[in-house]
Amino acid sequence: MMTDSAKDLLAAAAVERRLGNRDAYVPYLRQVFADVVGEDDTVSETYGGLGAAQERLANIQPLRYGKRRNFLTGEVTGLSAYLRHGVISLAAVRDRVRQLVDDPSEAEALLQQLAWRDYWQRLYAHWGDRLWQDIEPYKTGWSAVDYATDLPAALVAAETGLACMDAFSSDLQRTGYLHNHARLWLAAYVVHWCRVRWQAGAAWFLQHLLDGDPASNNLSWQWVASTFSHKPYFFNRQNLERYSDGKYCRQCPMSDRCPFDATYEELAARLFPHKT
Ligand SMILES: Cc1cc2nc3c(=O)[nH]c(=O)nc-3n(C[C@H](O)[C@H](O)[C@H](O)COP(=O)(O)OP(=O)(O)OC[C@H]3O[C@@H](n4cnc5c(N)ncnc54)[C@H](O)[C@@H]3O)c2cc1C
Repeated sequence: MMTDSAKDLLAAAAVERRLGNRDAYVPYLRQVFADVVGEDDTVSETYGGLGAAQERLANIQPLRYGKRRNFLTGEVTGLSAYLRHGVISLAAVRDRVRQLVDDPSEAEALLQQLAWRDYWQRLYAHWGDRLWQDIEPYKTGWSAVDYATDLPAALVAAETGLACMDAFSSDLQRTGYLHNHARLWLAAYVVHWCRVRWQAGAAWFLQHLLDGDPASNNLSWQWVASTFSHKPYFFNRQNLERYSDGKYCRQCPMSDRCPFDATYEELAARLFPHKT
């Protein structure tokens, strides 16, 4: 049952909502969801609601997106949480993209990502909870039993000593958002370097991502792991350094012992020694 003080906080929050201010919600939510706050008291920097979604939609840049989407500083849309929670539809984003270009092929990169989201949703509707099982065996030379079931505590605490992975872990838990490339790097680190089952990482992401959704999330993890693709996704330092503009490597205490600092051939031999 709601306490009197929670009722007061809710009344204040309702007034603030009409004024378009979310700050009054914070004490209300802290009280009503006290158990959750005990585990995580972070207030996200991301604002919800149709107004925030429309503002982002108005600012999308399909041409720049095509050229720069893989850079952490690239012009991505930041629309995923609004799409995930039905604040805006994929069709509305597609229509806006089409308005901004003369020919749809100019916006191919962005339209393709929207299509991926749609495709994953359709698979989820078809497969349901099967998304939590390996769709296919790993193609890494390891079998599922060779992978640990729990995430390394140091990674969750953002204390691995690797500046990049610690930043991604902390950003995930603090902001509820990671750029797609950071998600790929972090997922590959979990599965291939830490040799942890993708399911542990997927559950961790879903716990924190504001756009967290089993379809896009689990199938992306399975794509990285190779249980839903023909080969594992992994990366090297050069790739991470390039698309992050070197910002992690410059300040990394493990720069001279970087586990990613090798060619793709060397890393494949190291990570997947039994792969034929
Ligand atoms: C390991 C991993 C986990 C992921 N988990 C989720 C998740 O839980 N929820 C989620 O919405 N996305 C997930 N993604 C996909 C993608 O990373 C995010 O959708 C994207 O980073 C969100 O940022 P944005 O809105 O700025 O995307 P943009 O790059 O601006 O893309 C526009 C929209 O297209 C869709 N989209 C973009 N990339 C993908 C993709 N690779 N797969 C499917 N849809 C895509 C999203 O709806 C996104 O909002 C995951 C990717 C990886 C590698």
